[in-house]
Amino acid sequence: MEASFWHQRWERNEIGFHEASANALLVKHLPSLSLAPQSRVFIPLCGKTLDIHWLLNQGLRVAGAELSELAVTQLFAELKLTPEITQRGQLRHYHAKHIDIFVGDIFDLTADILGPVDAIYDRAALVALPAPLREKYAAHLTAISHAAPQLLICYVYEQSQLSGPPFSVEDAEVKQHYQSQYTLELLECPEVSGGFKGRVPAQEHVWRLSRQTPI
Ligand SMILES: C[S@@+](CC[C@H](N)C(=O)[O-])C[C@H]1O[C@@H](n2cnc3c(N)ncnc32)[C@H](O)[C@@H]1O
Repeated sequence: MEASFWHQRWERNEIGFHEASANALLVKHLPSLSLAPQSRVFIPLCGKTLDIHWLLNQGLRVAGAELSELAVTQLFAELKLTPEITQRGQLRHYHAKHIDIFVGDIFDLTADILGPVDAIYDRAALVALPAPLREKYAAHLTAISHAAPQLLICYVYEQSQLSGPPFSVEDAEVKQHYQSQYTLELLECPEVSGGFKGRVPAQEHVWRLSRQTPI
């Protein structure tokens, strides 16, 4: 997907991926990461998700990466926060108490600029990327977060029935991207109610990725 694809989606407000409340699977499964209060959760490709509001309300800190400055402007307005904005390399850093959003291409985000993170929450991020980019994304995410534990939500459906995004990311592919760095557990696979476009059956696959314990 070219950057222009996503910029156009935000400019036209074609943001069907944006949910009207915090994601139910996040709310259900975040406790399984056993995060301490004030832990910092990184949300790659964050849009203006209400999951950010929910995480802040849990007493957690949030870092995010998002291509669209329009999305990030809307996010801060909806949070009723006034950000300090600075340039960090290729990225613009929006900062307010307990929140840092890096605006630009996630591949320009470095571990140094991101800072330490305690966990990653990936919803509609890995699945937003076409296959050739997903391997690069997974390796980059692992590198800049130093393999922070991760809650990952994928869609699985018959890819020949629909063109993404969101793309179908099968279990074997998740293992291929992450099993060298993480212990993977598939927590649950609920059906997407009504399927995609009302006709293509789909499931969400919820993964917990934990740091591998040394043998
Ligand atoms: C499907 S949306 C998901 C947004 C959010 N995770 C949610 O659940 O609402 C994918 C988002 O990734 C952003 N995006 C796409 N490619 C990106 C990139 N290379 N770097 C940073 N953000 C990107 C898009 O602008 C879009 O807001």
